[in-house]
Amino acid sequence: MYQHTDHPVIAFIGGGNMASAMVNGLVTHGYPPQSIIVADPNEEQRAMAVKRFGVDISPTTPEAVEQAQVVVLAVKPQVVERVAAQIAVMPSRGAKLFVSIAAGIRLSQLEKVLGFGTAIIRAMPNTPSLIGCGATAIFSNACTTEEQISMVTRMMGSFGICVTVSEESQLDAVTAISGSGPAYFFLLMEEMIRVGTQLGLSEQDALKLTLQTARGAANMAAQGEASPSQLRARVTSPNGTTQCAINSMQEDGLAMLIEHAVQAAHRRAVELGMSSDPARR
Ligand SMILES: NC(=O)C1=CN([C@@H]2O[C@H](COP(=O)(O)OP(=O)(O)OC[C@H]3O[C@@H](n4cnc5c(N)ncnc54)[C@H](OP(=O)(O)O)[C@@H]3O)[C@@H](O)[C@H]2O)C=CC1
Ligand SMILES: O=C(O)[C@@H]1CCC=N1
Repeated sequence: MYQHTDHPVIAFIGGGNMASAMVNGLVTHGYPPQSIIVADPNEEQRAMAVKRFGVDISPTTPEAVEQAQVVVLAVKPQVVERVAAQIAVMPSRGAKLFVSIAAGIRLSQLEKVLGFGTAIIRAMPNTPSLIGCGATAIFSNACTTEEQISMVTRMMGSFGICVTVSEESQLDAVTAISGSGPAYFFLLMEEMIRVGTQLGLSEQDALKLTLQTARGAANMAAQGEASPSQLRARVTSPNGTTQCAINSMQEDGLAMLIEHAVQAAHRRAVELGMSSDPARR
């Protein structure tokens, strides 16, 4: 739950997948929808924000920013500097706190556009925020006050966990682990369902059994009574079925596969922060 009586007006610039997850997380966990504005050029996205969350909407960025104390930049990394430039010319922008969730885009790049002296927090959330199971990491610039950091920590913490990393570069690792991470687990589920049906299960049963297994494994690991590796050992009977599967995964190079995948995401986060990235030109 969002534990505070103070509800600053938050403008989400960009009302896509991640903003929707955060807005739903906030509203479900006690943030008043009337203190949230979503600005998106896409009429469908705006209509959905009203229908699903009951929040205010705005077709234009300046209109939304004008009314807000906190501005969440929730557009693609490729357009975030353009959006920031639109805000930079607004006389009222100095008093506001900016939160950027754009993967890879550095504080220095945002400061250059919004103005040195602007309070900016970079946050890397993930989509399970939608159901109160989000994992967010933040890092703030020197102009941000302790009060602003604790307010954003409370907001992000209302729909999951929120940690503060000690160096900005760690946000690229966070992006590769928890920002992109839900997709890795979804892919694993997709493959287990596919093979389950190949082995003769109905698609419905394969889906149900896979999802409940994922939930059970995640919940057991989250309890923290034993490490993931200890929990795995408890499933793995000597010379049994699990051992055969684990051996097969190890022989096929699962560890390397994961390492390469996470490193690829990390590399892409670093690239997104480079102005030479072709997608940003
Ligand atoms: N999705 C995820 O799991 C996560 C995403 N992020 C970050 O969140 C940001 C948004 O990602 P995501 O939600 O997936 O992307 P989406 O494409 O779903 O959402 C972005 C939204 O912004 C809109 N938009 C484009 N230009 C503007 C503009 N000038 N002003 C206002 N809105 C605009 C887009 O409209 P249109 O489609 O019409 O262009 C779209 O609706 C990215 O920077 C990403 O790195 C961070 C963590 C996790
Ligand atoms: O795929 C992406 O670039 C974004 C950032 C983390 C999750 N989604």
